[in-house]
Amino acid sequence: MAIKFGRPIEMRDTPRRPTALSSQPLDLVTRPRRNRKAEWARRLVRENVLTTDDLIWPLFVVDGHNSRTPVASMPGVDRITVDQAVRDAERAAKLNIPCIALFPYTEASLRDEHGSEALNPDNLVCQSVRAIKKEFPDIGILCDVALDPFTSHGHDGLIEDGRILNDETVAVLVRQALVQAEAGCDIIAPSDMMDGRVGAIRDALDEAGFLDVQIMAYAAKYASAFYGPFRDAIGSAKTLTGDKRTYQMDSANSDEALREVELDLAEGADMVMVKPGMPYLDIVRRVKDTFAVPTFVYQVSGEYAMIAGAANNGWIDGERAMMESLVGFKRAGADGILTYFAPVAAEKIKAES
Ligand SMILES: NCC(=O)CCC(=O)O
Ligand SMILES: [Mg+2]
Repeated sequence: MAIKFGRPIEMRDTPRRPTALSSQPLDLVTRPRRNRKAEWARRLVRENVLTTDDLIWPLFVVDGHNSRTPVASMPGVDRITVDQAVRDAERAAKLNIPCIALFPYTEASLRDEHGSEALNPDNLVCQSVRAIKKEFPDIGILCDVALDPFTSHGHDGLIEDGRILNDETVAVLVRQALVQAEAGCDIIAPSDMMDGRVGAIRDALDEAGFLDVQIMAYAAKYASAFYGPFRDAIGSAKTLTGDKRTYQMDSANSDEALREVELDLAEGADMVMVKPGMPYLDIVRRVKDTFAVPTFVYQVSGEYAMIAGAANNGWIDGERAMMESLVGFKRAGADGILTYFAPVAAEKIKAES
């Protein structure tokens, strides 16, 4: 009996069961569909799995008490007061989400040219960190370092004659990072894209004794149209003058992302991030393959809005699109995802496990 690829030829030549649409079977040795024939078989060969451990949930905090105000351009996302942020932290803890991220909506009267409110040890972010840590000390808290929620012009740095100043901005960011670490923040996440800020912040944290405070660098942050709804959420959409292209990256570049990541790691970043997510999956993959360090991706507000908005219109299945987008980040090499879908995705994961 002749053997071809481990199978007796004769067996392949035996007559098949006739069907309505019967035809000669193709002489295929490999049929990839076999491994997809049933849910148990698909589960068995699945390469990437999203778990709640992969999620960081960003929250928008606003002054006031016991209130939640919907963000119009982000269906399902609210601006919440500090007491409600504590409730969401509880929800995160119950869902086994390891970490939340805090973003403030700063009252217009508190915004100024220098973003001074960023340095107020009692600002909304610091208040939230303290309130959450008091009730839920075991949840991780990530705080952005950048001036855009606090400046009257909506930029991440200080401006002089229309130019964003690098080194002067870094000096302020260092103070902002210290104020947040003092409040109890676990991960400092510089999102400003100034040069040299990671090293300066690391030095200052170490000197102040915050040796265990981690740095997650927004290392490859692109100048993107997908940040629009976030700017609504923190109230900087109307105030932003010009664009951020002198500090955020050009979306046409890829090698440059590797140089940015390399610098931030050399300066002491513990984790790096690529942002936005879906249009930059190639960058996530290159960063992960090149550096093999904890690599995060931010599924930003515009990506969220596209999926949530289309789903609300009945144009796509929102739940499936959400899960497909999230596992796509894992497939690209991400170790974790900052996503506004975090609680809903975690609920789904929990229900299915
Ligand atoms: N520094 C944090 C962001 O800029 C978030 C952007 C977004 O979600 O669109
Ligand atoms: Mg950089």
